[in-house]
Amino acid sequence: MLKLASKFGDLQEQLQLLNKRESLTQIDARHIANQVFGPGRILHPPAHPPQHTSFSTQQAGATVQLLQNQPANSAEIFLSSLSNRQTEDILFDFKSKSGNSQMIKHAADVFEESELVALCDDGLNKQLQRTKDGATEASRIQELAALVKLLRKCVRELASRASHYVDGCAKMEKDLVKQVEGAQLQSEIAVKSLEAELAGVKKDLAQCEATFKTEKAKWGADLEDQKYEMMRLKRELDRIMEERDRARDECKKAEQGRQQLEVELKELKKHSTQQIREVSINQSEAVQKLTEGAERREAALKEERQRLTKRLDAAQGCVEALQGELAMLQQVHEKEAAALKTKTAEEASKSQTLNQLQTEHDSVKKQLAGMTKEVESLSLDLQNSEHQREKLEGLLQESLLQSGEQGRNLEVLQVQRNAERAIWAEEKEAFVITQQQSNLRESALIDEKNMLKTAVTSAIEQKECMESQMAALNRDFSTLVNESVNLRNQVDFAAGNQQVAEQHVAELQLKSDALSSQLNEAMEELQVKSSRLQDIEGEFGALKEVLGEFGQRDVVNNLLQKVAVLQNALTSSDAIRRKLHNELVQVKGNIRVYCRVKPHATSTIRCMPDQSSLQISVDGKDHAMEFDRVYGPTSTQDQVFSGVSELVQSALDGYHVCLFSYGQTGAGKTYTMQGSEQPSGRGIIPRAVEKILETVARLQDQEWEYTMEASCIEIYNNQLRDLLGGPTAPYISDQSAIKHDPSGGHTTVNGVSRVTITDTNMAAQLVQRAASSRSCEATAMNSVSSRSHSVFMLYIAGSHPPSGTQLQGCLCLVDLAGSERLDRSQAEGLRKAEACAINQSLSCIGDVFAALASKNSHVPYRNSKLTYLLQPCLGGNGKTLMLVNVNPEPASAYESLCSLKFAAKVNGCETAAKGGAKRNFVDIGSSLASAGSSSSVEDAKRLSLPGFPKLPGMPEPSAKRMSMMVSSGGAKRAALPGSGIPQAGASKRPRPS
Ligand SMILES: Nc1ncnc2c1ncn2[C@@H]1O[C@H](COP(=O)(O)OP(=O)(O)OP(=O)(O)O)[C@@H](O)[C@H]1O
Repeated sequence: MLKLASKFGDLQEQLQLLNKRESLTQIDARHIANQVFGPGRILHPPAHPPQHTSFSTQQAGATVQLLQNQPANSAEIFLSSLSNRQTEDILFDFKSKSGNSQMIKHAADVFEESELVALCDDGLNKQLQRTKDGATEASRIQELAALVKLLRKCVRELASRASHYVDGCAKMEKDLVKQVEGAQLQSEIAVKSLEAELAGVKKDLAQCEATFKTEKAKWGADLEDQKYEMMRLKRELDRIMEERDRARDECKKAEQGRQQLEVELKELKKHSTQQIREVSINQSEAVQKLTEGAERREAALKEERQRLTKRLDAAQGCVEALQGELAMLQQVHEKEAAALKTKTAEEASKSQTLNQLQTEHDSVKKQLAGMTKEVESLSLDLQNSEHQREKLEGLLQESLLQSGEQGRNLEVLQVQRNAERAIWAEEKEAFVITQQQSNLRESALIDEKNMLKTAVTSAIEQKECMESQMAALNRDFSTLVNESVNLRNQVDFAAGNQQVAEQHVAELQLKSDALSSQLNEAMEELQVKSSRLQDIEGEFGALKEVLGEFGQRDVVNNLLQKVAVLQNALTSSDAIRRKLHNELVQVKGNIRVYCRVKPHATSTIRCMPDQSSLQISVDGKDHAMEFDRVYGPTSTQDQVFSGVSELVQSALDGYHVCLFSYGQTGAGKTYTMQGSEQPSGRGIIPRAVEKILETVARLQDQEWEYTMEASCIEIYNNQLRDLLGGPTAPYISDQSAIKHDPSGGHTTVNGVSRVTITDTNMAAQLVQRAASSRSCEATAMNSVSSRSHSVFMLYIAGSHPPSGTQLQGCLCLVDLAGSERLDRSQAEGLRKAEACAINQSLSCIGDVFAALASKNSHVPYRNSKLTYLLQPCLGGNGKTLMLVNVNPEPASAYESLCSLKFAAKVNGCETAAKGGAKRNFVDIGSSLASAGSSSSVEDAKRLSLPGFPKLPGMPEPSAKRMSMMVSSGGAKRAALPGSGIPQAGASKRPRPS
């Protein structure tokens, strides 16, 4: 470009030089003539001379002619005014000057001589003054005659020099022309190379743009997916965070509960320990007390016993002493009885005493028996002594009987004994009382002991109860501890999850950043290219200005036109592509069949790598099928749409385009047409509307104006309903509500609203609204089975004011309800009626295709509202694409085979018609036949439309080829009558010379 710029600089200089010379020639010639003969007396050149190079010659000639035609008096005045002037100074020899520039300079010197003019004026004024002063006519006439003579001489001289000058000018002009031609050639070469460069740059730019767009779309889709993924992860993260928070709250609560329980447990433990301690203290105290009391009592009892035993021993000792005494007394009594025997008389008196003693003895005996009885309770040992005592008593009685004296002693002894007995009795009574007391105390102690035992038992029971409570509390505590551990684990797990999610988010962020940076780089690259383009355009603008300054308007115009043409070529590449697609469609036929296989784990369908054939196995038998295109289970919504997008866009060229999805229920028709909410899952309808709006925006640059209106119609049980009319929209059963335009315009339905679409958001909302109003029910085959056909109609009206062209296209996107076998769908009641209506209307489509395939004169469009509504697309001049959806699951193999057979029949008919006179089995044969006449003219006209410009510089054969291709017939574009489409080659656009 720098080289080019320098070349243009040189060119500019050369042109400036040329221009200067030329303009000097023109200006000076005019100027001199004006100076000499006054303004307005010379012929002015036309404002825009058709041949600028001839101007100076003409002008010079005119000047000379004028000079020669001047009246004599003026010439003489002029000559007289030159009287003091060297004529030779004024007139000069052109030939003596070398080079054009010198010649021009001298010419300028001559013609710019102000003194000459001043002298002329002066001479004339003088003559005038002299006339006023009253000079005689004769002298004045003489002077004037001389003046005229001189002037004529001067004029002749001037004329001859002017002719020299003109010759010189002509020569110079020739040189100039040659130079200009050389410069033009150079400039043309330079411009051509510039053009080539520009074309290269623009091609690069277009490629870059295309790459950028696809990349952008891809990145956009990726970005959308990633955004969606990010959003999902964020939601997941939020959910996990919520769960974590909840878990934390629960953990906190549990922790609080645990702490509370711990506190309670501690208190309980403390309390119970205190109670146990108290109880055990009380118990031990009580036991100790009891033990002490018992011990004390035992000791007291022991003491008492010892004391009693001592007393008993003492009593026994006394009894023994008494027994010893008794024995001694018995011995004495024996001695005295022996003495008594001897003293028998004396003993009679004494026998009374003995009786008394005996009575006393009996009473003592009785006392003794009582005492013995009393002693018996104290000790068994006393029994022996009792026996001895009895013996002693027997002995005593004998001794009492034997000895009276001893009776007195006995009485004393008896008194002593009685006293002792009284003491004994007292002691016995005291003992009995003590024993009773001790018994009472013992029983009291036993009671107390029993009481204490009961208290201890209850304390033990209480202790056990507390221990069991404590064990339960311990169990609760360990459960809580386990729960808290679990919760902690959950929290740790959630934290781990959060970390993973955060890592994932960070990775996604990184990816998104990388994508953003790539996008930015691409944007920068685009900006660089754009600025480069702007620079080039600026250079062109500068060149245009420069060339405009130089008066090279033709060149500039030419260049501008070339630039405009290049721009048009750039912007119309899409149109050409579409046009080629149309031609391809025409070559292949106007009905295309694509097949899409739904993903399934076990598949009966095998898609071939050629992307146009498949094999389905039913009951162990393989069936091979072929279609225009086969989309396998892994195909994306984007791929499917890119396969149909060209067809969709041809609605903008004024075609009736119909795209319908056909297939068994649950095979993926709605998914293909409508899609899911995810950006990458959007189906054909939203993408088609978006694509059309994008293209319309681009075509605005080419001064195309489009308006778009949309209708959404549901066909339920062979009744029409406006899906945009809200839930209360009535069902239309009257078929005459459908109105076809006989001139090939839009088909309308009375009672169905048409909404103007201006942007993609609005279109998306509309599509969404229509989708949500559609009748869907769950069946055994599909949880969201469409129970009706839905037809999305986009009415497109385009106009191109510069050419006066008007177009009417229509895009029908049909999501058919699915065919279903009643035994499989298990439809009952209303569902059954719906299924019957669906199958009925589908069989009507089959009938229409069958009639079209066999070229019947009557095609039963009117048999169903669906076929009647789609009539312009199916059988007329429209383009139709049938997308057959199949479910590869083994259970649906038979239904899939039926769908595929039907589609293959349609496809087969179409293929059979290729390339021959029977090319299209659809009722466009007449239009095809007449394509050579009307259609070719019309299509040839399309070549002149801005969308399909005949490119300047385009070699003729290619233009011809385009013309031929278009005129080969096919679907007709609906151009309104009287639209004034210009004839080929008669475009209103300015054509380059
Ligand atoms: N290519 C596919 N990829 C992923 N899922 C799919 C595909 N095709 C269909 N599906 C899923 O299969 C289910 C049924 O699809 P869809 O509702 O589109 O079937 P249909 O042919 O319209 O059925 P009907 O005629 O009963 O309305 C849907 O959940 C859909 O998301």
